[in-house]
Amino acid sequence: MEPALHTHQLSRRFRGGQGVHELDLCVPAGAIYGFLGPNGAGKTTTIRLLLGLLRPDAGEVHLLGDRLLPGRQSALARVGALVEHPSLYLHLDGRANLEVTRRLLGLPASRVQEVLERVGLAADAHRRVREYSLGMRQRLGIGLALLGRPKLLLLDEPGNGLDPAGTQDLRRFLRDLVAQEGLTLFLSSHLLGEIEQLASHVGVLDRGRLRFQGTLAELRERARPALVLRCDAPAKAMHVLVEAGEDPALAEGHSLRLTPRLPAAEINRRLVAHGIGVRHLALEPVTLESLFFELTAPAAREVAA
Ligand SMILES: Nc1ncnc2c1ncn2[C@@H]1O[C@H](COP(=O)(O)OP(=O)(O)OP(=O)(O)O)[C@@H](O)[C@H]1O
Repeated sequence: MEPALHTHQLSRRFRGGQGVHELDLCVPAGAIYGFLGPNGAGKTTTIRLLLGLLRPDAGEVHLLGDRLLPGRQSALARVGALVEHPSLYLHLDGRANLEVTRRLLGLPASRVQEVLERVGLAADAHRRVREYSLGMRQRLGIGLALLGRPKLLLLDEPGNGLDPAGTQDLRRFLRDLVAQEGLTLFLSSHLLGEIEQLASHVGVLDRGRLRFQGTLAELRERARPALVLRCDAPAKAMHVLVEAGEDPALAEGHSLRLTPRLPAAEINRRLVAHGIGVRHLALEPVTLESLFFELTAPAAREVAA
């Protein structure tokens, strides 16, 4: 099946070298794609490129099977988006905010009530947006993006500024939205925790480059536990482990660290068979959080090393 969104070698460079470089994004239809990266990685820049709000220096964007070209809006017809904060009229009520955009888009009057119900704001529709919580404002912003019945929804850091309860509500709301409307959701975040419980697919961006793209299960697979062992002959143990097809590294206090291919018991047996006394052997789980850190902070680690 054609992906809902894909880019080919998409690049935009700013003065000073920042920007995004040669992005090959692929968002399968029906996916919840978490676009992760630390602050300044280039997430907003990418989303602006995807929406034609910024011109690429090179590369292509395809949305729902249509190539995005300058001056041609057709590719964006079934795309809804919320980039940064929603632009809302604070002095108007929720319903009036939706009504303004509904008229601009020439949609039937009944669509406002449908969207209010969809985003859970029907009971607060008569209240001024000034009185809305941040979470309610986000939902109203998403409601604006939903008016035109998009098949692809792009949200830039929708969880920004929400407290843990607000984040949980938003997550539940987005999950229901995708299930009930049958759309594809692409959302950015700098917090893995926000994405981890929601996304089916993940792209990890760091300094403008895509460091990982795949399913969440594939990312988890990368986070296989590490084996840490201490023994009385680390150099000899290194040799034995390399011979066994492992890739050990010397870590703190003469311990060895590896992501094992063989079962831990087999590693132990081989070391002992070579006359090496094993004092400590333990599997250390690698959290997704630390993997994310590793994918996005290689420069920091190089400096620290
Ligand atoms: N118009 C511009 N001119 C020059 N540099 C820019 C421009 N827009 C963005 N940048 C730079 O490009 C880099 C990526 O910015 P971007 O806003 O896309 O990152 P981000 O991942 O969305 O970050 P955040 O999570 O902080 O919003 C930053 O270093 C930013 O300063």
